[in-house]
Formats: sequence, C-alpha cells, structure tokens
Amino acid sequence: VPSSDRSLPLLHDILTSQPNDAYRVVAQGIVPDETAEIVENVRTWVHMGVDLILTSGGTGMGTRDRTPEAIAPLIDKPAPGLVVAMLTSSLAITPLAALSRPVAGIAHSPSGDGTGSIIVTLPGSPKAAKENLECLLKVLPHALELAGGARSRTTAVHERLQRGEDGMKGIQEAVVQHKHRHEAPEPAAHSHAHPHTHSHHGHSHEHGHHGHHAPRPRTLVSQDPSSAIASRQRKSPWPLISVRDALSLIFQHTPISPVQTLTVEPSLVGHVLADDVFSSINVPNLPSTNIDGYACAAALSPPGVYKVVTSFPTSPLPEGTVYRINTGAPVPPGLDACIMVEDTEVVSRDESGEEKEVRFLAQVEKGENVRREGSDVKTGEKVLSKGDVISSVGGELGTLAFVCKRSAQVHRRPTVAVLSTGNELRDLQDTSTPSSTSAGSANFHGIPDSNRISLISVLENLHYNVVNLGICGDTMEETKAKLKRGAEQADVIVTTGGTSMGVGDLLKPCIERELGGTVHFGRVAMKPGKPTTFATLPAHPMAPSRDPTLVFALPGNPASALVTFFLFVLPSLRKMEGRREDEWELPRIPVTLTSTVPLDPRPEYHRVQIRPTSSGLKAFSTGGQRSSRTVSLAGANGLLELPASKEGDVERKEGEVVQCVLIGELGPAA
Ligand SMILES: Nc1nc2c(c(=O)[nH]1)N[C@H]1C(S)=C(S)[C@@H](COP(=O)(O)OP(=O)(O)OC[C@H]3O[C@@H](n4cnc5c(N)ncnc54)[C@H](O)[C@@H]3O)O[C@H]1N2
Ligand code: MOO
Ligand SMILES: [Mg+2]
Repeated sequence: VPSSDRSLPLLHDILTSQPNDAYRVVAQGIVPDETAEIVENVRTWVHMGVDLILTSGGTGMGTRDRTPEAIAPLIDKPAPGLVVAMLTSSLAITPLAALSRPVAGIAHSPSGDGTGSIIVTLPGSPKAAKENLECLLKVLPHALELAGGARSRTTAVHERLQRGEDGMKGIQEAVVQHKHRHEAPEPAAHSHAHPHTHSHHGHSHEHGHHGHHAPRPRTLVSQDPSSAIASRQRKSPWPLISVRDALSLIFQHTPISPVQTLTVEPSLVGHVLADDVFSSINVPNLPSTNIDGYACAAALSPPGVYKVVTSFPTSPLPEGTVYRINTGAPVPPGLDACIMVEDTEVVSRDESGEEKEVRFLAQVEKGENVRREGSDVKTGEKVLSKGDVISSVGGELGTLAFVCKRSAQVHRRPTVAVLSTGNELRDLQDTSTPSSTSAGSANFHGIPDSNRISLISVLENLHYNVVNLGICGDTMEETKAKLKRGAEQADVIVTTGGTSMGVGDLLKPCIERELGGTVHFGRVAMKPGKPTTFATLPAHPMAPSRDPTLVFALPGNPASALVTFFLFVLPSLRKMEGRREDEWELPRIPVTLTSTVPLDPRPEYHRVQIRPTSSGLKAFSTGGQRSSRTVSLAGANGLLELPASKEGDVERKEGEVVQCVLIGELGPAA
C-alpha cells in the first residue's frame, strides 16, 4: 500500500475524534497527480460550502508534486501564517521539512458573501500530515469561524446545507488526497473523487455500523450531466456494496415517525402503537355469565322447582327463586352460579305464556358459568405492547375497544411520493396513445408506466399515504421539480429509472448537484437491482425541524424496481412507522425448491410463489428472471435469497431448502 493511502484514514480519525464532534468528514477522495483533477475536486467542494478542505501529498520537490500549484490559483486570501505554523512545527522534528512547499488560505464561495472554505495542503507522509494537522487544530476552530462565520447569518438554506442534514453543530471538512497515477491499483476508480476509499484499508468507516463518526459521502461522485457525452464517466464511481451494508446505511438514516393520538376506528389499521396499552377497567366490570339460563345461589339450588324472576333484582332474591339470564349479562349480587337452559324444563306459565316456574335437572357448582369481575382483563393489565401493529386481522382494534379505549398513541404513517422517470414512458390510461386492446391498433406508443401502478398499489395496501408524482421526462429541470415537490409533501420519495450509466440517468446528479442531497450508496451487489440508489435531501429550510427526506432511486427495470422496493424501501418504512427492530426487514422463511435454479455471479433474488403443502412450504419459480420481465412478478409472493455462484457451487437443486423473503400472502395450497 503506498504511503499516501494511509494518510487519509489517519486524518479522518484525527478530525472525527476531536471533542464535541467539531468536525464531520463530508467527502473524501483520491485523485492522481493531475492539476485538473485536483482543481476540479477542490473547486466543487468550495462550491458546496465545505468549511475546510485538506489535501495530502504532492507538496514536495519531486517532478510530480503539483498540489500547491493546483491549489494556489483557487485561493483568494492566502494565509501564510498557517504555512509558517506548519513548517515551524515540522522543522522542529526534521530539517527535511524545509523541502515541503505548503500553501493555505481561503477560497471564496461563489455566493459572493465573502465567506469561504479554508484550504490547506498537507504533506503526503502520514506522520508529517498528522503532525501538521495537529499543529493546525489549535488555531483552526477560530479561523473557521472567521472564514465561514457570516454564512450562518446570511441564509438559512446555506446554513442547513453547511451543517449537514442532521443539523449537527459542527464544521464540515473534506479531505482530498492525491496520489501518483502509477501507484493506483484501480486507475479508473481513482480518476474521480471516491467516497469509499477506505475499503482498501479494510476498515470501512463509510458503512456506518460503528457509531456516529461515520462520514456521509457527499457529492462530487455523480456524473456531471453537463459534461460532453464522450467525456462521461465510463465506469460507475459508486462502490458496489452488499445488501447488508446497504440496509445498515438505510436504517442509519431512517428516522422514526412522530407520535400522534388517533381515534380508535377502522382507519387506525396499519398504525403501530407508540406505547404499551394498559386496561384501566376490569373486563367484565361486573360478574356476568356466558350462557343463556338461570342465575342462582349454587348451595341453595339443588335439582328441584324454582320460581323465575325476569327483571334484574334490586334486592336479594328470596330462597327458592332464580333469575333468568342471557349470555353476557351481569349476575345479580348474592347469586354465584348459572345453569344452562338445556339443564332445565318449564313447570308452569302465567296467563301471557311467560314462564313462572322451572325445574333444575342438574346440580350447578358455585362459580359455574360465571365470568368473574376482571377475569378477562384486570385493571392495570397490559393488553397491547409498544411496537404492535394494528392489523387488518382485527384483533388489536377489537382489544382497544374491548378495554374502552377511544383513542390510541400511534406513530404517524409515513407519506411516500412515487415518481416514474423516462422520456419513453406513457401513462397507461392516457387515451391519446391507443392500447393494445383498443380496436384496430396493436401498438401503444412508448412504454406503459408499469412501475408506478405496482408501487402505489403495494403502498396503499400497506396503508401508507401516497403522493403520486406521475411521470417525468429525463431532464434535470423536470426531475428537480418533481423531487422538490416530493420533498415538500412526503417523508420518502421512491423513483424508478434513471439510476444507471445512460445519458438520461439523472437521479444521482440531480440529488447531489441540484438539491444538495447526499447519496449514501449508488450500487448494490445484487440481481436484480444493481444501480439501486439511496440518498437523503436536507430538511426543508422553512421546516428545519422536519427530518431529511429519504430518496430511494430504484432501477427502472420493473422487476428490479419491485424487488428493491421490498428489500430496501419497505424495511425503511417499517422502521419509520415505529416497528420493533426485528420486524424492520420482511420475514425470511425456509422453502423447498420444486425445480433446480441456477446461481448468478451476483447474489440473486429469484421470484417464486410459495404455496403450503402437506410436506411444508414449497417454492414454484415464476420462470425467466430477466429484470425487464415484469411477468416474473405476477403471482410471486416470495424472493429466494440465493448466494452468488462460486466455482463448484452453481445451482440450488430441486428438493433443497432455501431461505425466502416473504413479500405477500401465502399462495393456494399445492
Ligand atoms: N452501462 C451500463 N448499463 C446498465 C447497467 C450498468 O451497470 N452499466 N446496469 C443495468 C441494470 S442492472 C439496470 S437494472 C438498469 C437500470 O437502469 P435505470 O435505473 O437507469 O433505468 P432506465 O434506463 O431509466 O430504464 C430501464 C428500463 O426500464 C424501463 N422502465 C423504466 N421505468 C419504467 C416504468 N415506470 N414502467 C415500465 N418500465 C420502465 C425502461 O423503459 C427501460 O427499458 O440499467 C442497466 N444498464
Ligand atoms: O440490477 Mo439490474 O436490476 O439486474 O437489471
Ligand atoms: Mg430512463
């Protein structure tokens, strides 16, 4: 590993371990020793309003050392004091420091408000870079305040962006490190700022399982759509991350919806309880019976003839008298058993035909057929738990009503905006384009938008609020306008299409470059769904207390869109809606294969129908699994979770048991 590769994680660690989380690394990358590329990165970061930009390497006297020359023209206000401080501290350690040629200063932001980013070029050696940074840390906080201080006063939007979407107090910082081209193990990946460089070092800070220091990769990574087509990125700059890492980034950025009090009525179905529910009453609140018959005092009621009273007694019944009672009714005080009507016969009736006397044919025991007070639910007993879903089966809603709860504390249901992107798409019901069933016409002009109709139906059936954003063409203008509307109206935006490498694939650049959003990942090692993208948009400046909007930019291929919806979007919504952590993801169940399925070099989610049989659950493949084949989802209620193929492991055979993600209801018995 070239030495310069080690500086970046070291600088990152020093910055993120400063007290009060004063620094947050919002972008980092490795570029070759090319002036143009150094300038491009640093300039973009200045435009983003990053507060501190550090470079490491290229400050020496070698022929390839060009960093100071690249950076100097970007600096509007040189800060020779910082340079002297660094050189002085290094010279105290080694006279070789005299060969270093650092520059430092402020590059003004294009906003023209006089604020700017502080840029410092550090040496390439990890040890020297560390020493220099540590020396600067004594003065940087004050310098940063002076250089960027006015920003927070000028506009709220700017401050919001500058402070990051979590509103964390602190200073954003970016590290651009450059290294010699001949050292680059993956030249293509290094030709752009690369947010996941740490993966080369085995410690993946980016994936964020390690607490709050995880930096979010921010901008610069996406293709600049204004660049000439021929000079477009020819390799995706987005690291291919695992489904597990993708989920952990999603959960890290998914907030839990606020709590509200709602009326107990059928529209509560789908909501998740935000609190345990305790009964404040006894059920039944009086001793009552669960039969039709006669209430009596068991000890005084051997088989024999009794007078019948039919109105609820207000004073103790005289001996030899019983009270006629119906299921659910309270048992009068002093009586302790009920005999079923089947164990009695009528002895005499009055003029109106009403029974006067009955004969008990059997002996009732004390307590027989009596529901004691509180025997179903006692005052103070927990009947439902925080995290329980009010299901459409009805049990939870019934329970709330049963214990007389008129309202419940639940999490607000997330609102999801759904957008289809693509110039080729037509609304299915747009009658200006004939459908294949209309007389005389075989061709629908364009591609019918099938993703939106599927996604909206799944969401509505799961009781989410849906905003239908319609279809937008592949232009930056339209995409930006739609996403903005989504961010205003929804907690989560789901788009399909425009995620890959094509000219019209604008989602990532739009999110990053136009909307100040952060793309947390842009590719996932899975089939289908490789270009799946997850991002957050900063909270609206007019509603800064709102959480950032989550954006799932799903691939356009219909099977990819739906599979990634179930694997990524739904788990995020299940966290947001307040479910318990072990219920965020959809359940995995073991199923037996009814046919042999091939393994793909990518981990694959193979659509199947799961059906119950006398020998357990069986999986029936839906056939060809190409991502464009929407029909592969017809009838599917499961996704086989297949591992990537390896040498000697290329299929799962008929009869083998495989884990399967349950995405729908079980199919008919087979
Ligand atoms: N050079 C590369 N090309 C592609 C790669 C790659 O890695 N390098 N990845 C492929 C994979 S995998 C997928 S998946 C797709 C995803 O592409 P996009 O998300 O950019 O989607 P589009 O290109 O916009 O559309 C793809 C396909 O799906 C149809 N589509 C889109 N939206 C809808 C809709 N709402 N209803 C029905 N059909 C829809 C669209 O017409 C296209 O046929 O990229 C590969 N390319
Ligand atoms: O990842 Mo794409 O969804 O395979 O076709
Ligand atoms: Mg498209």
